[in-house]
Amino acid sequence: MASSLFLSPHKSVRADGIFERIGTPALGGHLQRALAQAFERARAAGIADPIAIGAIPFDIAQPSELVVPLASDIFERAAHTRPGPGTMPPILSSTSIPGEDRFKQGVRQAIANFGLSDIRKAVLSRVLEVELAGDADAGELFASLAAQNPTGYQFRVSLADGAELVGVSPELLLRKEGGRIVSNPLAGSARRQPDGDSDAAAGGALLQSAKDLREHRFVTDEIRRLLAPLCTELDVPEQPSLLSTNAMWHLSTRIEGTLRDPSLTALDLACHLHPTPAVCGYPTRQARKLIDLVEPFERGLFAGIVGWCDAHGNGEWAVTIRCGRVQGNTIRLFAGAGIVADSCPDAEWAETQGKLGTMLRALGARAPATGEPRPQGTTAEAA
Ligand SMILES: C=C(O[C@H]1C=CC=C(C(=O)O)[C@@H]1O)C(=O)O
Repeated sequence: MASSLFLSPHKSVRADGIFERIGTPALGGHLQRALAQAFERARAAGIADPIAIGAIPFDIAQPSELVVPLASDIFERAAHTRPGPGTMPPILSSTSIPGEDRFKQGVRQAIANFGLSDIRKAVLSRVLEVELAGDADAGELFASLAAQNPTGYQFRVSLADGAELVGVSPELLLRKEGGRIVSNPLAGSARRQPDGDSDAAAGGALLQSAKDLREHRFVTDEIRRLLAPLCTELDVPEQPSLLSTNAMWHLSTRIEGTLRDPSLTALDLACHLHPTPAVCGYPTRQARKLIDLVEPFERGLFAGIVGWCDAHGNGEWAVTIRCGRVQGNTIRLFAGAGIVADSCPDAEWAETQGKLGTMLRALGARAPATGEPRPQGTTAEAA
């Protein structure tokens, strides 16, 4: 029986079986209509309180990957019984698309574009295609990730083509419960360090970094601009705070508000915000064009949104980062970095290396300081 999981510090959801798959793209509000009709059919079929769970791609013109499950359970994450993490098959090879030189060239290209256009920030990403010696077990990978990253938003979503999306996102795009909303954007990053003092210093330096504060500000300003007209009150702290994952420090701002119209759904609001400058750039439309020009691959579900919602409009959607698409013996990992005028190509490459560390560690590899993981196999670089 196909199952999906979304674990959160707020409410966690387990879904079993598929009543209906919904592939309607989110563009233009069609998804919300398709979902409302699917909830009706589910109720008519005897599912008392239907939910939808799954992922929506970065490009909302592409098909969504949501399901209305046959059964679902909402529970406290602390009550989740985790199977102990097992061992993953060894890594045979990993290939970065684009490779290091081409990625850095893309960063330079983006910076050159800033001088010729209105674009002030663009998030450039890359794929790491990992080949394992045997088929990957998404359940085992999820268990390792959850054990190594007890905080954040852990997800495992079964996809229409049989692949699974597995990851642990530190970033909340939007939660809605009743008339209250919370968003917790992240932007601006530094790698965690192995010893306590240098780790604290790395976090402290991030909090003072003018380049990272600027990179962060694009995101909070845009979220404020989009949410303020919809809220009777919206609290956006002036200064970001620090949030840590097992691999990274991030600048983080927790935004809370009360909706003017509580009938707006979590999905309406998440689609209204997506893609934020944390995964796309600023201004959104122009940054999107630059990404299409520079990135040599389709993002697919990466940098989209992942989560769940119920038929009352409540729900929680995280940003789909620190994740991989698992199919057979290959896992496609993704990582991006926000580029602004004073970004340094070497540092942005290193940042994507650090972010990939979360998934690589769960796969049993060690992510070295700046190079690709070289655990048991070979590493290739796509041009
Ligand atoms: C795009 C990613 O991270 C985003 C979230 C946190 C910090 C980010 C940054 O500093 O660039 C990115 O905006 C990713 O992890 O692939």
